Amino acid sequence: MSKKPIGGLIVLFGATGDLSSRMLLPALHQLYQRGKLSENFALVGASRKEMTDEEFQEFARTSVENGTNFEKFEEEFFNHCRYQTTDNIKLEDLEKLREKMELTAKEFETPEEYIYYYSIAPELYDETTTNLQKAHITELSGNHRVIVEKPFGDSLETAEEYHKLLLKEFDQEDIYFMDHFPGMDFIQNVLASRFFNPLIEGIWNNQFIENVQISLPENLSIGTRGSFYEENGALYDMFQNHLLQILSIVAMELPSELTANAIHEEKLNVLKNVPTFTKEQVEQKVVRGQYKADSEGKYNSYRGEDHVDSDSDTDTYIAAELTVDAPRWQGVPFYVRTGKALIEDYIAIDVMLKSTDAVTSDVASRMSFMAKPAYGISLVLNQKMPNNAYEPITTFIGPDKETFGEQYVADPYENMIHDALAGDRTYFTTYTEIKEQWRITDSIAAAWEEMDRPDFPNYRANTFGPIEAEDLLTKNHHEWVKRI
Ligand SMILES: NC(=O)C1=CN([C@@H]2O[C@H](COP(=O)(O)OP(=O)(O)OC[C@H]3O[C@@H](n4cnc5c(N)ncnc54)[C@H](OP(=O)(O)O)[C@@H]3O)[C@@H](O)[C@H]2O)C=CC1
Ligand SMILES: O=C1O[C@H](COP(=O)(O)O)[C@@H](O)[C@H](O)[C@H]1O
Repeated sequence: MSKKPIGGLIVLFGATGDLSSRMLLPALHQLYQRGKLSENFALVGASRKEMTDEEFQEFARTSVENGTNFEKFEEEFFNHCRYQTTDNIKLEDLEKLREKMELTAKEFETPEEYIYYYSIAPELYDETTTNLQKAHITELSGNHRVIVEKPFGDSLETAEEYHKLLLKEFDQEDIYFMDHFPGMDFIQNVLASRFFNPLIEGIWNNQFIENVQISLPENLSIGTRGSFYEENGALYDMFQNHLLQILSIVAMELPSELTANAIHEEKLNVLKNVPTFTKEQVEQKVVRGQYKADSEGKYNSYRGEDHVDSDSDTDTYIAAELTVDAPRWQGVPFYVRTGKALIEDYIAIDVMLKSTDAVTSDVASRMSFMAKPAYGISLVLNQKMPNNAYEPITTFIGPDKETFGEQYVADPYENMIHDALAGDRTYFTTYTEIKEQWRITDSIAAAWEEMDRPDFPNYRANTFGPIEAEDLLTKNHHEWVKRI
């Protein structure tokens, strides 16, 4: 979808926080620099920290410089940034915020499109929303949309509570549930490639596919996010949202048209067809892990990180085998995995193709969709070794550097923020999807509650993760793709 220059006023709650500084401000700067935000765009940052507009602009400059895709500053962007010191629980602060918004909107002649980006802890949603209403901010003439981050709640029950709170002030269609992974081009490429190539759509089923692997291994450790991570672990931070969203896109039936409603409907069908786990299934099909220090002194142990309990049971790794109860996927396991402080660092969907008895190659054919380290599709195919009998030689094709080498691949937050301003919900998660994601996730969490205390830490940092994650596949005669 081409992204036209667009205007509007974004109020960034939590402007001084980690997400804002690492992701959101750099993404907004890139959008402006690439001409995707018009001169009628403005940003008002809001947090408790005392700052002037100029100090916030300096903060934004540092964030942009350290962010993804940075090459050079677009100074004009910073002129469109304003700041209002705001404690969201104080009504008088929100009243001052309203004045700032009105002044800013007037100065930049922004269209009547307001986005409230809640880059704040969910515990603040209630008072923030109530005070937006009490300060008459949401009464300003125009469209008012709110973006909320993942994980939305920490169970189906809390998600329902937060959802009800938001619905007091925002219409359902004005609540944008952010999960930045569907905003990544490589995932949208799965859908597009099936549409563009009957060959790919032709093999997208259990007749040709042996298993699917969705892998998001990360080198990064927990760093400064100890307190957030202690509450969430890999299950809530990555599985509940990113991994299940990717699964829903990979496994969906191809909709008749690529519209938001049609895509959402098919994604929801997939999630509904992922069974709730029983405790026995969790024992057999879900592996959790926590890292310990590596031998080179590059990584601390998780339990030794700041704001982490020295006896913590929090999972920093999860791998699971899921199934999708649909005729297309009968007998096809979907393996998902993610973890911190691992030796690998990439984002990939590996579609492992079936082999025939005649094939003697040890390497299975596969089609991979990647975002990191390179963008594009790659193929592993077995060909005939020249001058030889029918002996296979394994060849690796792609990703296509000629096509994509110079291509700018936007950060997903760029795509998603632009879409929200444009009122395009296609790649945002719907609340019905979130509910299914919690149903699946809650069943794992409930089983973990009942199971014996995990034997943590159970993997060394800078390795592939817990050995049990290997066993998860070998019992089915499969193995994880390894890229190093
Ligand atoms: N960080 C990340 O990579 C990701 C984060 N998220 C989600 O994004 C949200 C924000 O996360 P993150 O940026 O990491 O959190 P941080 O703790 O880094 O930032 C929280 C922000 O909220 C502000 N804040 C706290 N209390 C108040 C208050 N009473 N009134 C107004 N502002 C307040 C803080 O600023 P101040 O102290 O100045 O008020 C700060 O700007 C969370 O929901 C998280 O789950 C989702 C995906 C990734
Ligand atoms: O939402 C999150 O995602 C990041 C991984 O996303 P990426 O775009 O940086 O690859 C993860 O590191 C973080 O823990 C999680 O909160």
